[in-house]
Amino acid sequence: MIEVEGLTKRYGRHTVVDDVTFRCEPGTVTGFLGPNGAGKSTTMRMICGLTPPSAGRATVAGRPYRDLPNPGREIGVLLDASAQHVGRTGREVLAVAAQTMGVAPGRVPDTLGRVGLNPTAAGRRVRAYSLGMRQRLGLAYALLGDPRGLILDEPANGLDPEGIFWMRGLLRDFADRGGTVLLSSHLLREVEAVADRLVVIGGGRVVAQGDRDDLLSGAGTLVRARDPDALRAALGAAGLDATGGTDGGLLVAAPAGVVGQAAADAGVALTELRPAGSGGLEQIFLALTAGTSVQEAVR
Ligand SMILES: Nc1ncnc2c1ncn2[C@@H]1O[C@H](COP(=O)(O)OP(=O)(O)OP(=O)(O)O)[C@@H](O)[C@H]1O
Repeated sequence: MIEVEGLTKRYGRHTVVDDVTFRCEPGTVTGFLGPNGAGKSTTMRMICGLTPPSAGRATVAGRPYRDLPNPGREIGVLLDASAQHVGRTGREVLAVAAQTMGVAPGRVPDTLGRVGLNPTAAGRRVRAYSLGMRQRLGLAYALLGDPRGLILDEPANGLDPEGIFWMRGLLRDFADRGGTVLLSSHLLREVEAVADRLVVIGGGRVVAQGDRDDLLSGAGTLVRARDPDALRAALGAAGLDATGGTDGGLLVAAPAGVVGQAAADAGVALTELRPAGSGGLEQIFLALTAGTSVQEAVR
């Protein structure tokens, strides 16, 4: 439902999103995970047509976002909860959005209730909202058009633990009814609890992606060669998906024997070959976040 292919963004000589490819399927929650500055927001903005890509493409329901006739009915987007009109009440924000999207005004109170904003809160101006309340309002905005997909950038920011638990339930339920969810976070534990699939990004590049359980159980092999390009080519030729860590090692979703054979067949000398073991993803994520708030990242 959401397809991203070779998406790249350069600002001057700085490549902030580098050849990012992934898909989000109906009925699943995809966690888009990476430390601060990894390129998550830029990728999401490109998917939503807010930032033009330098290369690659992104589609929602088979079309570029900007070509969707009424995007709010197809995909709900929450990119920046602080960008709401602060002079309006929550109810007014949604009423205006309902009009724009051609949604029956009767959906406004229902949607506000769905995100836990009671009539008193809905009657207050957004200026007086906490960040958590703004996130709830942003989520209401995203849900208002009864879309089949959601794109949410760090939606848990500002929510208290109870709010985070509530939001997980809402997103899980949305996906279980056939919806497609892409949500970003810089906290592994936060997305791990709700996502079926993970796409991990660091320094603008996808460093791991796949089913959450596979990634977290480390069902895969860590492999390293003196010539990483030759190793990549060898694995590619054998039809094996490899994602790169920051230190030149590769994580491959196949048993060590298969990986070693692929390298041997191509005459590539390995310097390391071992099962990723438990915590394979955690190790990758720790390597990515090294130097930043490591404790927080895997909390
Ligand atoms: N308009 C811009 N001009 C130049 N550089 C930019 C611009 N927008 C983003 N960047 C840079 O792109 C990189 C990726 O930023 P991005 O906001 O996409 O990361 P992120 O993963 O969403 O991080 P965070 O969790 O902190 O929001 C950062 O180094 C940022 O400084």
